[in-house]
Amino acid sequence: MAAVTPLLVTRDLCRTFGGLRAVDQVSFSLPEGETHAIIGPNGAGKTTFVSLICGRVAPSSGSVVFAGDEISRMPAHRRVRAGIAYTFQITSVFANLTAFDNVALAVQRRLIDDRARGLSARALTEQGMDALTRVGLAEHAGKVAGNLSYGHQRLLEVAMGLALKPRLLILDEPTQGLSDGEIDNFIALVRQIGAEATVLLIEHNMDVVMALAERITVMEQGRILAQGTPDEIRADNAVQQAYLGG
Ligand SMILES: Nc1ncnc2c1ncn2[C@@H]1O[C@H](COP(=O)(O)OP(=O)(O)OP(=O)(O)O)[C@@H](O)[C@H]1O
Repeated sequence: MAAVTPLLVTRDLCRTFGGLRAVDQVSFSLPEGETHAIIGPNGAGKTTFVSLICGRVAPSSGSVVFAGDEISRMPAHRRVRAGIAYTFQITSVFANLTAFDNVALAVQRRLIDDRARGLSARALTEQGMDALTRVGLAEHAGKVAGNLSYGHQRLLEVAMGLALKPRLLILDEPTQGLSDGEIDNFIALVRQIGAEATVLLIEHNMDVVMALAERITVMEQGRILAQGTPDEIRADNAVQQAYLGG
């Protein structure tokens, strides 16, 4: 049987800031369809690592290969077009636009790229509302995004990511600021997304990690400390000591 090509591969990926090695020789492989969590203490390099994947930060050395293509030097907007969508710790919604207009912009971005399908107002409305419904924000469609709660703004960002219909969705601490009830809904949502897309999730809430991740990577000081299934990570002594508090 032919080996399946991973959707994403990084080889010896490095990023330094001054003398600090934020990401240090990280070689990582993500099979298509997997929901994968990255955990690790504050400052471990998790955000920098996913920023290198989506093109917000340029590598000092090493490579990123997505769907078989070398993308290390590709600008971020072209990576979005290639199928990488992401939401980050700092919300990037347009505060003065309504929730609907925010997702409509994301849909538009994709449909403009997809020239064969053209852009119809109906498609825009349907797909925008579909993304809002999936994250549970349909009833807030007409509200100005800046007036939504912080947690709802995070969900709106996820809706914007979904509207891009990505192959790889990167979520950086998506449950920060969500209530317990919203976290439960979020877990259900990511399960649904995970049926269609590959998901890379940075998350501090271990209940969320254990509920969602098929595999986990633990980072510490810019490096991969351990990798495995949730059970393997729970049982790993080095991880216990470094991160899970013994
Ligand atoms: N633009 C930057 N300039 C200088 N140093 C940076 C920059 N971005 C990140 N760093 C440093 O790189 C290291 C890794 O940061 P990073 O944000 O990737 O960690 P993290 O694991 O995502 O942490 P957290 O869980 O707190 O978000 C930290 O020491 C951070 O201060």
